[in-house]
Amino acid sequence: MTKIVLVAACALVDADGRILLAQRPEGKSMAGLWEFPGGKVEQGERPEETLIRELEEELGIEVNEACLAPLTFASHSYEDFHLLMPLFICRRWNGTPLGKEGQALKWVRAVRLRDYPMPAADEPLIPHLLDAV
Ligand SMILES: Nc1nc2c([nH]c(=O)n2[C@H]2C[C@H](O)[C@@H](COP(=O)(O)OP(=O)(O)OP(=O)(O)O)O2)c(=O)[nH]1
Repeated sequence: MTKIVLVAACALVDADGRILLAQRPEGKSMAGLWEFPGGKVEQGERPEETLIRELEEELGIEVNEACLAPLTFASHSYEDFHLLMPLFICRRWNGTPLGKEGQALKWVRAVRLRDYPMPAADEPLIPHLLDAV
C-alpha cells in the first residue's frame, strides 16, 4: 500500500521577486538538491503550523499565519512513498533567513529556478511560481 507523506513547503518571495531555495544537506535523502523550505507535517499539526515551526527552526524567521497564502500543491510518487505537498507563498516575515541547520540558501529569480536541480516533485510547481511573482 502506498504511504502518503504530507509535507508543507513555502516559497518565500523577497521585494525583488526572488524566491528562496535551500539545499538539502549531506546525509539526508535527495542531498544536494534545492528545495522550498518546509518539512513533514507532524501528528496533530496543521500545515500552516508546520511551516511556522519549520521556518523558525531552519531559517530563524518569524512568519505570521496570515502571511501564508496557498499557491498550489505537488502530488508525486517517489519509489517508497507518495508525496503530497501544499506549497504556500509568503512575502512578509520578520528577520533575515539564515541556514540555521548548515544548509546553503539562494535567492533565485523565478525564470532561473530551472538552473537549480530540485526534487522531482518540485518541477511542476515552477510554472505556478512564474505566474505568481
Ligand atoms: N521541504 C521540502 N521537501 C521536499 C520538497 N520537495 C520534495 O520532494 N520534498 C521531500 C523531501 C523529503 O522526502 C520530504 C521532506 O522531508 P523533511 O525535509 O522534513 O525531512 P527529512 O529530510 O528528514 O526527510 P527524509 O530524509 O526522511 O526523506 O519532502 C521541497 O520543495 N521542500
